[in-house]
Amino acid sequence: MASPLLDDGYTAWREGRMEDAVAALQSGVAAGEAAAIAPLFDAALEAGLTGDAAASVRATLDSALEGPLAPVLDQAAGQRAAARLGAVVLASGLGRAGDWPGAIAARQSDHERGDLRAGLEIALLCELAGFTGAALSLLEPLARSGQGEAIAALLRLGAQRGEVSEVAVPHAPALARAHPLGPALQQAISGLPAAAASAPCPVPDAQALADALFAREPERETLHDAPRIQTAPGLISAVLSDYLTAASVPFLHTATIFDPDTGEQRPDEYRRSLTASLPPSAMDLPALAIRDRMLTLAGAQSHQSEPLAVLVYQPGQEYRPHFDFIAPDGGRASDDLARRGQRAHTVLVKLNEEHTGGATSFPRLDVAWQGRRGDALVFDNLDAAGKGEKASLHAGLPVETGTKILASLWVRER
Ligand SMILES: O=C(O)CCC(=O)C(=O)O
Ligand SMILES: [Fe+2]
Repeated sequence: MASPLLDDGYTAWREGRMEDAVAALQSGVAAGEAAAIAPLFDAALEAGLTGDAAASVRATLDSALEGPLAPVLDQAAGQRAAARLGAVVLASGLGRAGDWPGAIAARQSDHERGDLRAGLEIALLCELAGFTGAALSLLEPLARSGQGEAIAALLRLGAQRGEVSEVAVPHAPALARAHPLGPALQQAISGLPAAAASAPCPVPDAQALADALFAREPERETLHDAPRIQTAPGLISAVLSDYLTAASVPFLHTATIFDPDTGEQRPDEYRRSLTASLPPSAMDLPALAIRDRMLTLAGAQSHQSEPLAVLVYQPGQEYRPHFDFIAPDGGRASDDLARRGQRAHTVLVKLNEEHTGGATSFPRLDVAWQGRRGDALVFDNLDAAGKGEKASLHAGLPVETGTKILASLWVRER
């Protein structure tokens, strides 16, 4: 049964009273309520907390995740949830600078203690950072033990290399039935030869892996100057594109728009797709690394981030021309604007390419972008004076055939 503090927290959150929501959830965690841990983290990030308020929430989360609440959270989630979330909190930058080396080191020791999920996270981070040999030698034992995400990653790597790890091949038919990308991956490797399992390869230490993940300033091509519209080819790898797609599936629902007349969200012809907004508390280090690369492209810090979203469009579905900046409404939207400022930038990453149509188009600028799997687009929604930029009007054009899958991140001024 939900505690009164948890109820108060959710009620305040629903009503847009973010300070009250954070305060109630924080009291809940302090009173030993494990179910308040994840919503506290999500609400603190949604409120864009900085300074003392962020540091105080962070201290509450740290002591809960390191203390007696951790096993309660694990039990409720049926997995080692506290360790995963602890690493995300560490890397998130809430209340303290994001500590990627510390978060990776924590997951490496979780893996050494037998947490296979932690091993998968390290393998995916290695792959994203370009340590493909290390990624393979971590993925193959996980795939042997039947871990679906490891098998999926090996199949994608195989499709790219033209030969597929013999460890993954026998699992492909089962994956095709059990994994959202299984059928596409099975098709992508069909006819390719099997490759012998890879020789063991040392895994970089936490500092080297963290450095490599964020070392490279993304290469950009400018499509338009003011407003700035830039592409960053290959911002994330194909393996991570697949991983984020699969991770979003449990959160997908029909997209809605905000109705200023009723103050409610509702489905509308204007925006037809499935959307998943990933609660930060449901993320893991690979998903957070994707988000942080997207933030880097926008030149932004983690507290400016809205939740990472994934959009899935079927044939005929589209996102008609719109602005991403928010219209003040004298109510909840205005409160939110006062707290976090405008949606200054938008970052999109193509997660697949098996479709026709569906380009992102800027009708007032004669700019359109299709992108390949892993490619990113960043654009500014504000003009030089910080006002909504009318030329940033943009649309996701109707998909003609296939499915379009896109990650989307809205980035605030502060
Ligand atoms: O689907 C697209 O191409 C555009 C998505 C978009 O405009 C958004 O996420 O704000
Ligand atoms: Fe948009």
